[in-house]
Amino acid sequence: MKTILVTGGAGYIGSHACKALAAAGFEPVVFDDLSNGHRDAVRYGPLVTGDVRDSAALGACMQRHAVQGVIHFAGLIEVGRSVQDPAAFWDVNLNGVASVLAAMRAQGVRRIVFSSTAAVYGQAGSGLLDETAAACPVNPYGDSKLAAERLIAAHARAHGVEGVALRYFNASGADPEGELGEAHQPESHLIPLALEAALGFGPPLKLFGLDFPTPDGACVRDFIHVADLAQAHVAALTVPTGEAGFLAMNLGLGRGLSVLEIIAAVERTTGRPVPWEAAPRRAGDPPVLVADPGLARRRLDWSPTFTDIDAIIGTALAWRLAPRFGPAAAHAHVA
Ligand SMILES: NC(=O)c1ccc[n+]([C@@H]2O[C@H](COP(=O)([O-])OP(=O)(O)OC[C@H]3O[C@@H](n4cnc5c(N)ncnc54)[C@H](O)[C@@H]3O)[C@@H](O)[C@H]2O)c1
Ligand SMILES: O=c1ccn([C@@H]2O[C@H](COP(=O)(O)OP(=O)(O)O[C@H]3O[C@H](CO)[C@@H](O)[C@H](O)[C@H]3O)[C@@H](O)[C@H]2O)c(=O)[nH]1
Repeated sequence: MKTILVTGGAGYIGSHACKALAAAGFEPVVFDDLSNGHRDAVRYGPLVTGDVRDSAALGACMQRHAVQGVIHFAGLIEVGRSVQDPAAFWDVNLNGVASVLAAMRAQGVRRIVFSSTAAVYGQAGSGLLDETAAACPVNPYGDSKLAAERLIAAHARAHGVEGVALRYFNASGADPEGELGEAHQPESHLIPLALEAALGFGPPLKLFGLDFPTPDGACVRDFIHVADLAQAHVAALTVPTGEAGFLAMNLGLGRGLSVLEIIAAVERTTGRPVPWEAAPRRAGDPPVLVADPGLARRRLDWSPTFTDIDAIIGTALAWRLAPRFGPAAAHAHVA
């Protein structure tokens, strides 16, 4: 069995990746400071608590568990918050990667799969974005992720690291078997907040901007199921990285849905209206981000199994209504 260090493995996407790794015969060792993760989401291997900026602790963990590869999820994730507090994002997202790379070098670990993002593209255009599109982030979150990608690519050239950057578009849904799901604290993401509003557990959804240059005026995103993202990470551990030693690939469905279309899908899925109110644009939001996922499909032999937004939201709804959320959730009646 190959042991893989999964930084941020107590978080939303990382925990789903650990499940996929375990199913594929790997042992995932989670390294997480639990700042935004959950101890009970670490179910498929050991948990080591620590900060990814602590390279010595990472190195000791790699040595103790005979780690053979790294998947680096740990980081700060909210686009809006990055505009308010850019230094924190540069610190955790860039210094975190530098620390992981230093520990890998010290321990002779070659492969790193990195959580990158559609936010590296910024306002590259309104068509499908492939990896040749200009990387011009429009928020500090995207800046920090692009810089981290470049540092990995430089390590590949200088030190023979093999780096794979997976540029996720919008992660969504929950484990179809109901073991894991999205539980950010506080939650800032569209689908969980729209579900909260529809179920009467949260306030009306604030819709950030109806004056974008899109067909209905709302932002357009590409929502990809978290279990499909997880599966791509397993393939990325062994994909050839070529002469450059570095490969960046989009993970999305290749279909854009506007915030208003997501609200309509949540209404269909729950059978309830989503109370919402118009709010000003959120700083740092590009109008349209939709993937051309062709490269990942070819190189990773990967294809998403969830292609229907109602089915994706259905898994998030099932997770939200599970008894772990308390009696209100268990007794909520949905269509
Ligand atoms: N959610 C999305 O739609 C999305 C899209 C594109 C990229 N990403 C990237 O994917 C990764 C995972 O995102 P997520 O949605 O699962 O987020 P998450 O917040 O659920 O998971 C991140 C995990 O990292 C941990 N962490 C944060 N700072 C740390 C530190 N300094 N040391 C150790 N652990 C630390 C947190 O405790 C958490 O468990 C992030 O790097 C994010 O930028 C997410
Ligand atoms: O209460 C809300 C929350 C979100 N939105 C809008 O919904 C869209 C999606 O927002 P959100 O769910 O917060 O995701 P993003 O800001 O697109 O960012 C996610 O997706 C990016 C990739 O596209 C990742 O890099 C980030 O880590 C991840 O948080 C945006 O237009 C938001 O303005 C609202 O209108 N109201």
